[in-house]
Amino acid sequence: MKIIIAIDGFSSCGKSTLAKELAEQLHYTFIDTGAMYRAITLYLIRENVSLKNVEEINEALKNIHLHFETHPETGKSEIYLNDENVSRHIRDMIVADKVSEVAAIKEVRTFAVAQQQKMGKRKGLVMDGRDIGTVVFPDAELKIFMTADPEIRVKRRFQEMYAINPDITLDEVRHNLELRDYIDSNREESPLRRADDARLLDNSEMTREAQLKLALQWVAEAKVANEEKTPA
Ligand SMILES: Nc1ncnc2c1ncn2[C@@H]1O[C@H](COP(=O)(O)OP(=O)(O)O)[C@@H](O)[C@H]1O
Ligand SMILES: Nc1ccn([C@@H]2O[C@H](COP(=O)(O)OP(=O)(O)O)[C@@H](O)[C@H]2O)c(=O)n1
Repeated sequence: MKIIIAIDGFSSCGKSTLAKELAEQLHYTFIDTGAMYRAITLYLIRENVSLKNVEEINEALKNIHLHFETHPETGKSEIYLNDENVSRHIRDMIVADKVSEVAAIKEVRTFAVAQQQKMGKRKGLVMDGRDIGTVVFPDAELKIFMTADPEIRVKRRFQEMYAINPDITLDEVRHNLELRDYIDSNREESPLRRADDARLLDNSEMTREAQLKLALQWVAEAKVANEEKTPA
């Protein structure tokens, strides 16, 4: 029996890493909803759309088509914005600097959430983001809320970005993470918060292997609980 796994949490704590590994192990589909908000942000930046003008935003959204493809060689899930692979561009600091402002806009969330919910029509899905367990799939069979010590998260993200851009500084990364966590947690529309029934995973001192093992145990428990609720 297949389930929906919702993973939410703060920036750079390892949500996508865990979601990807779970999807691989379980042969589920993995959807990184942060990549969707980043791709929308990239489009709005490129088209010089004013974030204060709702009409302009609505017009822009009509021209945004997003889809994911799995790279045949690396097996990585890549995001396409109007048929352009933007998986690398969306990780640039210029996008990271604006994405939380964009993701706080109601029209943008309605647009993204509708697509995410469509993807969940068939179960067997691991989705990570900020509002998956609270808004997108409030009935998900397993919800995980991830967190880690802020300074550990800064170092993890810094290492990742430094490998691509050696000009980046620890302070820049720290500032971006702090600001995004603040905006994401305090916005009016679907703020980041732990769903009441989400399991808490603090991976500050946990290896990737350990977090995967624990999450797989939770998956097994969630399947049993769900089978008990809906007997054949
Ligand atoms: N348990 C862990 N221990 C150390 N590093 C981790 C762990 N989990 C993930 N990472 C690393 O932390 C960084 C951020 O992970 P990512 O999955 O992109 O986070 P998020 O999706 O929450 O932003 C990546 O470089 C990833 O390899
Ligand atoms: N479900 C989601 C996913 C992301 N987001 C927004 O998109 C931004 C980028 O998400 P991300 O998952 O790529 O961010 P990181 O945790 O990887 O840094 C977040 O800071 C949020 O502002 C959101 O609002 N809702």
